[in-house]
Amino acid sequence: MIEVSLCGSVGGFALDATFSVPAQGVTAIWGPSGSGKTTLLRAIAGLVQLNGRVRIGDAVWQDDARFTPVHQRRIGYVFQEPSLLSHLSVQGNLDYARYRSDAAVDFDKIVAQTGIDGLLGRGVTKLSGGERQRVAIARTLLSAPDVLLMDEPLSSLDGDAKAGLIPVIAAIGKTLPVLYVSHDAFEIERLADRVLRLSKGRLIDVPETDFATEVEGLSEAELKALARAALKAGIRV
Ligand SMILES: Nc1ncnc2c1ncn2[C@@H]1O[C@H](COP(=O)(O)OP(=O)(O)OP(=O)(O)O)[C@@H](O)[C@H]1O
Repeated sequence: MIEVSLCGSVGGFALDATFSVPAQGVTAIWGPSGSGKTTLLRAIAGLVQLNGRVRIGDAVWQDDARFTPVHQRRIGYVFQEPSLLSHLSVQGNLDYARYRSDAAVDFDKIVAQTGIDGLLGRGVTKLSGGERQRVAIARTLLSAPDVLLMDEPLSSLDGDAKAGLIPVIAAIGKTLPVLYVSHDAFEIERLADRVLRLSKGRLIDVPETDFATEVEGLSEAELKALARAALKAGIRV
């Protein structure tokens, strides 16, 4: 299981989030802008220190007695904008990540899984946004993380690139737990095995029948997509 119970304030923003989900599949963290999605991921990573407990499978990263620093947490972190080393090729970027890690990983399998076999010799400045994000995902998988934290990884990509990456992320979720931050209802419907809904720094649980009245500013299609994602997971968002 992944167990998170975090409470505290970051720059005046109060976060209070407790959840427990299986350590497998894609867990979406959904909420409007400013609801605290990134802050929650950063706190799970240990990039900001809040009070509470974080357990990923057998590894307790944080509780009342300990706080494991970020560099000792086996985390993969994928951001909206991948930051690759621009003077290196794709292979060079992956080698750099590989040699810095002590993890025993199957390089060829990760390259195939992320669909970058044909890109290894290319300079990263010559890649499309979707290709760059694939390389960023491959790079983070090379560190053999216990959990993959993804913060709006598709939001700067066009439709085709998004559509190409969704099955890649879904497949990763079959072997590695993924915490997936997004405000895009359609992405979540395609990807999520379960959905956590964040509002003003708190996880909220409202009946699915209240969904349409609870969330303002979303189109009917977005609301329906989220409701379907919630129903698919058998939980309420
Ligand atoms: N270091 C900080 N200092 C001051 N305020 C912060 C800091 N980090 C986050 N905040 C504030 O906390 C709130 C939550 O921010 P956060 O980025 O977690 O939200 P979000 O749901 O990820 O938003 P978005 O979807 O727009 O990325 C915002 O009001 C933000 O301004």
